[in-house]
Amino acid sequence: MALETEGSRSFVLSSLKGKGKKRSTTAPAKSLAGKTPTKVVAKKRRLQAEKNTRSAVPEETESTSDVKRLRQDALQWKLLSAQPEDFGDNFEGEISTAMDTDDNHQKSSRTRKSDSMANLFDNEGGMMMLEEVEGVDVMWEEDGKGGKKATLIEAKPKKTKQIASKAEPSQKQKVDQVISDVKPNKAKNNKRKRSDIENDSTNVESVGIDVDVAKNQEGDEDLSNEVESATGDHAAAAVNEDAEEDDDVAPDAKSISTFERAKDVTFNDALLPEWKKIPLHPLLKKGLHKLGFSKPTDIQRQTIPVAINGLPVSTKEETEDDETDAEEEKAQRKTRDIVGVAETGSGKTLAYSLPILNWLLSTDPAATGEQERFARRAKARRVLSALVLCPTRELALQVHKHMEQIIAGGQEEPVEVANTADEAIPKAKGKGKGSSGKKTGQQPKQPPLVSIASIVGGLSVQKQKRLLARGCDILVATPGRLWDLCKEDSDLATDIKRIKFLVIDEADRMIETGHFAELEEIVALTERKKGPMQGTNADEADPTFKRATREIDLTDARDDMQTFVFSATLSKDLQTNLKRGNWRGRKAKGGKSSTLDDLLQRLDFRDSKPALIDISPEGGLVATLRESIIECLNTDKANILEQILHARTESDFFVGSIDGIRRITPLFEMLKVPVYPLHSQLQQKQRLKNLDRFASSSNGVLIATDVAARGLDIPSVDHVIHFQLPRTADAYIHRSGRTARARQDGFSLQMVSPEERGMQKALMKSLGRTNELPELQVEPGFLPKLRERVRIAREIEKAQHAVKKAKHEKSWLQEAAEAMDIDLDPDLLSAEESDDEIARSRKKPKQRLRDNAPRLRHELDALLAQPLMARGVSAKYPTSGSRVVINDLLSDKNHPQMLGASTAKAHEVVDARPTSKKVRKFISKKGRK
Ligand SMILES: Nc1ncnc2c1ncn2[C@@H]1O[C@H](COP(=O)(O)OP(=O)(O)OP(=O)(O)O)[C@@H](O)[C@H]1O
Repeated sequence: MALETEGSRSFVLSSLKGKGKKRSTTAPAKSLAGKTPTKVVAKKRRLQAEKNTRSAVPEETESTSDVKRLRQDALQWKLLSAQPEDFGDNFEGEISTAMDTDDNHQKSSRTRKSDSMANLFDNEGGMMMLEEVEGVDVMWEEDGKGGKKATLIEAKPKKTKQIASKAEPSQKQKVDQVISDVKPNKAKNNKRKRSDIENDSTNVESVGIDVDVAKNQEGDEDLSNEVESATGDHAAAAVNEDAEEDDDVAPDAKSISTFERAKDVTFNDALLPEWKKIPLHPLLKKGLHKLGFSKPTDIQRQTIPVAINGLPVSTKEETEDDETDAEEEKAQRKTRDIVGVAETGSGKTLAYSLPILNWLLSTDPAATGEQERFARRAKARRVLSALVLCPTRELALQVHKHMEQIIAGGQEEPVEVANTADEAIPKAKGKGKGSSGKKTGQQPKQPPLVSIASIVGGLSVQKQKRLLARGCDILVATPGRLWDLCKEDSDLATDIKRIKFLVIDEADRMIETGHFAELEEIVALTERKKGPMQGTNADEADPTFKRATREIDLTDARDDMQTFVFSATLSKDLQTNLKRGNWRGRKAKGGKSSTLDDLLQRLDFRDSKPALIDISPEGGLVATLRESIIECLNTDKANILEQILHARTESDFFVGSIDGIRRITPLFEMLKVPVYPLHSQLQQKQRLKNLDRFASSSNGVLIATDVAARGLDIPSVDHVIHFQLPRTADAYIHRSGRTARARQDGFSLQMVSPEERGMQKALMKSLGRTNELPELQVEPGFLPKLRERVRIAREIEKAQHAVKKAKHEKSWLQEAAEAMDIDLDPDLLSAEESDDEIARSRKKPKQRLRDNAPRLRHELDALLAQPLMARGVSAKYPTSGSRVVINDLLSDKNHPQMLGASTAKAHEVVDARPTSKKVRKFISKKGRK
């Protein structure tokens, strides 16, 4: 049975069925059973009484509102008057409700409270919302189809509530207060979602009624307060959940801290002499050794000691007096905040991760005031120590994986990195299920030494909530999803307030549109108490805000928190300010401050002068990167690209727009180039899958927007091709940084059409370039053949598109006809397939195109099967023709698919013809002088 409603939130019963699960029915069943209402709604009286309320809802007409109300009443009547036997033993059922955005209406409805289950009508004769009924709470969760499911649960006895309301506010409530009070104007949504009761309800018996809500609305203050007082603590739920999952965990393992478990690990420094002076836990050194990282990169060498000890590594040779020096140094030691700037692919991830991991492994919680952490951990609930914020989901997952790899490498036994990775994280090669923490069999599993979780958009919220409820040491997240969860989960907010490490990776990207608001909110949680907030937000002008922030007790934020801000591109102005130590409250020239300045002002650095470690190269690009340019018509870009792609090994190639990717991907698929698209409109799982496939293919091509420009580390990428030019120098640096990583060679190619020439010049200027880039030589002899292949591929693509469209239209027509219960003229559906002469003559050009598709495909296959031959080259007589290829063939240098082209690397081609015509002219003039 399904009753539909529209307008304000109302409950509609869709089905009531026993599901056979064992659920307790005792208390709620009794209460529901014993309180069957005895009178029918006094509709007239109620409607009269509600007229005033409805007048506050301008868009809604009187009649639609009435219908909704009646339906809602019907549902509640049905539900609340039902006897347990109506539901079967298990008392389970499903209710679906339609929601609208009419908050006012909802609230007005909720203000009509009733004191008992028996009284299902308010004093005005109106029916109450289900949530208003005493003794029953509702918990909500997403059903994965855009709807919401909820379960009715018995609320705690009233006595508990009264005690709770009189007692001191809990830490959790305080943090809720923090979130809502820091930004009163944004506080509306800061109430906990009902779904969280799932984790809270360890001492609450569920009556197991599932409620399906299309489009849930938040913001029910009364309800969330009730929920808060009626339910238990997240930690308790987490313990239970962990207990379930960790059935086979070694009994002692849970009560032993990471410190205890890792303290006996030893490492022979002689194996990694270059790391000797860097004070890292032996387990991490083992991990580095295992990964083959024989020496620290520059940013690691300079950052890690400062982050750990507050002091850079001494460069002088060790002497006898060193012991005294070491004592002095020890006295000066102080952990530092760090702003790190270093080129792309230079190992920044480990530069901030190793100090965090080191702290987790080396800090004895019992000896250093970390007892609470230790105590809570002993109950299997990890307490968050570090938060790493990244701009993209892929990057967050990659950082997570990178940290796990180091820890895994440092453990002697096959490593358990249990219960932290979402299933969508691409698994490290060679690791089986065991590495992702799933049960592998007989051995009792150890809890992970360091527990890392990632919270990113596009993946299951429920799973992420479970991970959070279980607790973790390090959380790697994108700000949007994290803030969404923070708003619902005050424990998470509390955890974030107490973190020891805050990392903002790709800081300049993080403050761009779409991230800053959430980032700011999250960062605000880590601020220490300092009286009225000193931010630059317009809220400051609001006296209520001022009062609220003054009252907030922020003492929980740690005094020794360390903040790490990293990127390959941070504005020089900002760096200068940081060097001077006067970035706070300081506006840039002209009184304007950049968003990055704003962010740094909002970060509550514990250091009066954070350590600025800037080792970025002049111009921002890596020394091992070779750059080149191809000037060509827009229409020739695809042809030339095909030539390049056939000659290359593995490439990233960047297209500015999603539309562009959508056009190009099928074209190259047709040309049998293994392409993998990546853009924000793909489903997250598809994005990760494509990335994984690209990473594991030996000659794949990633076609991406700038969503892949930052941070992604796929070691074997040889080329980056800018099919459309990036708009900013920073974007160019980051895009190009997907190659030439970790001191490897790499090649970046700009494809520039005449229309883009001006933009290209501006780009080079902002990179501080004075010389033109060398041109990549393209063999023009291949172009006619390539053009033909691309032309046919385009035709097929058009034809396929037409077929898809027609199919879609046809099924739409059929569906519409079915919905309206009408018969379609069969001719209408079959005309296109008909062989009939007249029908054929009616066929449009598109149809002809479709008919041609098989022939075109055949033609293209034939062309692709033949090697490309440059004009003037003869395959039959390789010693003849204007291009003699016999030498190349003999020396095995000829490209297997392109006769007349050698297999030289892109940069070798550039080196062979190092400069553009202009530059060559200039050089030859200079030479003549
Ligand atoms: N000490 C080291 N020795 C060798 N390789 C290393 C070392 N440290 C890190 N790497 C490797 O270098 C690569 C690049 O590291 P990472 O992704 O941290 O660079 P990044 O500086 O963060 O780059 P981006 O600015 O593009 O985000 C990774 O594959 C990483 O495993």
